[in-house]
Amino acid sequence: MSNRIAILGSGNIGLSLAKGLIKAEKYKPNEVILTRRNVAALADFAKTGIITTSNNLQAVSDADIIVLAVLPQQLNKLLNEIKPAIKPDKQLFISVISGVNCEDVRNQLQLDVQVVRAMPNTAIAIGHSMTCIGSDTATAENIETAKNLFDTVGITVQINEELMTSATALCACGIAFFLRSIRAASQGGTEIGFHAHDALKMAAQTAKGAADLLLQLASHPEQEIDKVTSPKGCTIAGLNEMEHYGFSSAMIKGIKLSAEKAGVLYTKES
Ligand SMILES: NC(=O)C1=CN([C@@H]2O[C@H](COP(=O)(O)OP(=O)(O)OC[C@H]3O[C@@H](n4cnc5c(N)ncnc54)[C@H](O)[C@@H]3O)[C@@H](O)[C@H]2O)C=CC1
Ligand SMILES: O=C(O)[C@@H]1CCC=N1
Repeated sequence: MSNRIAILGSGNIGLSLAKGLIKAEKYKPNEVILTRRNVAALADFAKTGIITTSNNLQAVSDADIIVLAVLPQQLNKLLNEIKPAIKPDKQLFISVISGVNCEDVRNQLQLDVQVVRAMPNTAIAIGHSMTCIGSDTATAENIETAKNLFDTVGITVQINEELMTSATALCACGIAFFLRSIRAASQGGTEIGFHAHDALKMAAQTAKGAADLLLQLASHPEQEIDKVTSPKGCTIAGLNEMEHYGFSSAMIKGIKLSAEKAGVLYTKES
């Protein structure tokens, strides 16, 4: 058995995954195969020793783990293309594609392949992803293999496959929501006197501190907020003003809409 991983569809998340796996030394560069239709766009990765190609069929032949990382609407064409190279008993498919069930992959291929879904976010490039793992019929060993892989590039949690669209909204889209919050905080910071680059750094480090308080102390946001809000103070004044404008409500509604949308991204007939 080879020790090679093929990432089919090397765009934003595929390349972030490749960077993270190399950084974590999970794979050597020559054990990673990246495919993309426009292979010239992968020239910088090829220079590092990673195998880059537009030949999906060859990539599948040469790998034991195959990551599906194209857009939902590009999946069926890709699966039809790679089907002749698949060895169902010897390979594990990991799909990071939103809105596509393991069963959808097997149905399109008409093969009983082992499929595990993983929902990472772009922080995977620096080893800080929150990745949700789920499957229906994959063996415990294959789920563990997928989990071990993503454990090297962040934190993983195993969930029921039915919750994958919710995980997409909260964690994969979520990184954009938190980035926008940090951007908004920095814009406020600039309005009250800081140069933009200083305001952004200050806002980002403050957000990191808030997240670390919760993760390291296993504490609840309101418990930490209570420590900041002095009676008649400026924190509660700002916080309540934000809530009057719908801060929490906007985040909740956005996450709900993203989850709904994540569930309808894939058309089986496409
Ligand atoms: N961007 C993100 O933060 C996350 C994305 N996802 C999922 O990952 C998938 C990819 O998303 P992105 O990377 O953002 O999209 P993207 O559009 O940046 O990447 C897709 C890549 O696949 C390539 N491609 C398309 N058809 C191909 C084929 N037949 N052979 C080889 N390459 C092909 C495209 O040229 C493109 O480079 C989507 O299904 C998305 O739902 C999941 C978690 C996070
Ligand atoms: O926006 C999207 O559809 C993809 C899925 C999760 C993150 N990006």
